[in-house]
Amino acid sequence: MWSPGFLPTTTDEAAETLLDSPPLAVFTGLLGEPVATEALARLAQDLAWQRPTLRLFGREHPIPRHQVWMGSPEARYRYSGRDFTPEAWHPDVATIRDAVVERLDAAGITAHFNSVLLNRYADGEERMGWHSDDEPELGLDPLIAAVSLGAERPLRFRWKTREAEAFNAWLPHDSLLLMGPGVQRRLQHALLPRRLPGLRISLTFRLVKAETSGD
Ligand SMILES: O=C(O)CCC(=O)C(=O)O
Ligand SMILES: [Fe+2]
Repeated sequence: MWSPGFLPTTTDEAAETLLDSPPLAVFTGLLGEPVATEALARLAQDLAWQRPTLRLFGREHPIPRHQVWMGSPEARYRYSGRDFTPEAWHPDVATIRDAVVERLDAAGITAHFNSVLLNRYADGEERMGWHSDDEPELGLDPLIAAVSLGAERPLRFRWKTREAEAFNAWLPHDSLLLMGPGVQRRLQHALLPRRLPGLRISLTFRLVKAETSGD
């Protein structure tokens, strides 16, 4: 399905490769307009956005953004020691998921997703700290596709071994960031606070393996 050193095919003119190995690439113009802007407005309005708290040194802290888990019923997920059942697919999210699968397919990449974490950042102060998407439910070396709508912000990457410099992946409105096999094992990413205005919603599509999702 994926060969080492794979690049999205050069026939996709709106793809930019950030890393060959592990594969990291940005595709632009995923949905087109007005679909992308309408989806941003509807998702911001319609979804049951939550601000769960994380326990840190014995104190509860609300996360610095809002989020929603969505997906198929079998895609149960553990996150920060808690068990989540995903919300049912919103029609816009299903449309975006299908557009991602189609775009990747056109680049020669077969992908399947049964869940998505949506994050809503009201402005540049809202953020996500350093992490890898390496939960056991995702299996070894998952393929994760992150769609960005709204304000453009950089997703910062750093190597776990510090073998090379940290770098930014700038994610414009209506773009798709492909994090291929090895990205979660070898790098971390963070959406750092920036003095940038504007609402941004990201959708990170994942495949949760049912057989390992229980306790
Ligand atoms: O908002 C982003 O682009 C990052 C989201 C992310 O890292 C995640 O959902 O795991
Ligand atoms: Fe992530």
